Amino acid sequence: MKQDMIVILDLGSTDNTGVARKIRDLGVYSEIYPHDITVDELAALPGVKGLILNGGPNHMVDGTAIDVCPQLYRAGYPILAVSHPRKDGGEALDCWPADEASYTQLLKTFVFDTCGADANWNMKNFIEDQVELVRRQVGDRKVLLALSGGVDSSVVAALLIRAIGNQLYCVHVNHGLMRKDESESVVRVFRDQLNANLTYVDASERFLNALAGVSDPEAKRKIIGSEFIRVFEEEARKLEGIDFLAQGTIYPDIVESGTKTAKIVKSHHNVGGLPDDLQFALVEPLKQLFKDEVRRCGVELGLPDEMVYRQPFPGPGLGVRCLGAITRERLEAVREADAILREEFALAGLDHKVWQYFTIVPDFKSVGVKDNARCFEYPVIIRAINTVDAMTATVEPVDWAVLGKITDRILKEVKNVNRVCYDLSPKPPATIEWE
Ligand SMILES: Nc1ncnc2c1ncn2[C@@H]1O[C@H](COP(=O)(O)OP(=O)(O)OP(=O)(O)O)[C@@H](O)[C@H]1O
Repeated sequence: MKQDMIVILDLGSTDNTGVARKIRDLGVYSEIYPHDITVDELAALPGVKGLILNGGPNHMVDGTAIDVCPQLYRAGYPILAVSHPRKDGGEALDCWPADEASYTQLLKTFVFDTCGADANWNMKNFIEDQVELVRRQVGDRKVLLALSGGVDSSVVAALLIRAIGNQLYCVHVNHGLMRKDESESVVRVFRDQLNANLTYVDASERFLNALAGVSDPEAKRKIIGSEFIRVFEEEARKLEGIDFLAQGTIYPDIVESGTKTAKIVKSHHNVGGLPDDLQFALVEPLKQLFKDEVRRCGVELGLPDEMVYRQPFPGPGLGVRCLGAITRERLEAVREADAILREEFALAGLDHKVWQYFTIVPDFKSVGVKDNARCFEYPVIIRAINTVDAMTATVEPVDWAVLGKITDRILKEVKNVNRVCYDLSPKPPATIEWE
């Protein structure tokens, strides 16, 4: 369908994505582009109704103040300039209004009255469009997807199942470091409910053997990463005639590694490093969406809430929460304790309030007493934090009674554990994960 768009040009603002999200919340699509986009490039973008020149502290590049190309001022688009003096002498605002209501009103007036944009950006239309685009791109060929059960790959899977059904081949690798019931739920949702072509690979033994005796955190991560690629590659080779690889790339992945004044926040790390003869064309149907939009898309596609709203989970899984050299005994303890923590947080209504919460089992024991006898067992550490951007984090002040109940259950139900601790350290100086 025809979709109107407001283009934000990055002239050094630190919050281009904030403006884009706000415009999308008004129901109008918005994207961010580098300041030096040419008139021809702009004309090639579909449905552009207006431009925002979004200035700010990063407006100096190599000692020179940046500006848009002069022809852009005469290209006929309505322009809103903020914190950026217009070189055509037009009016510019010094800054965005500080209060929320005036900020929203300013955007509304520009987007709807000045630009005449229609509010046609919503998940129903997005899904319809993507289904059509994917069908056009893929035709009757086959697409491969590494399906972790995380939000992004799950939503990609659901969207592609709707678009191309059994031409999608999903591979889920259980590396033995999943949370309790996680791999089972991937099978339940995708194979049983959505009838997906799903290859489930139980590679637990293989991963645990490769990790045996390895205590250095970086070495552990490397082994998990490279073993994953090896397993995925083996499965990909068994499937004949695949032409495309689907990926859960989302908009922040593109913006963060893209514009000219923004610092690169992280390099994108979706499945990479596949051998040359296994290079596929990419299908990336979510690359326009912010994370909250990905979740809304998942809900619209009928995925269960636990999958769509699940908290962030590190790629190497429980492997980095079972500290030092992983043993089956401690891995089991961290998995069971984590399941109890999640259950109790949900009961206490903390699951939608706290950004991330999990357990850690270190590789040392302490003395305790059980059944009137001395025992020498592991502690479980609970961590519950809040953050906006994962760069800094604060600790959730969990109610004492809730912590008491969780402690009680862990001590009763989890084997080889005789102590429970709560981690009170913010980031910095601590990091969110322990290794
Ligand atoms: N156990 C797994 N089985 C299959 N694919 C996996 C697995 N773990 C990771 N992947 C693939 O690698 C991608 C990147 O994994 P990463 O752990 O960085 O998650 P992510 O970027 O948060 O994405 P997601 O939300 O889909 O997990 C995933 O999107 C998925 O395609």
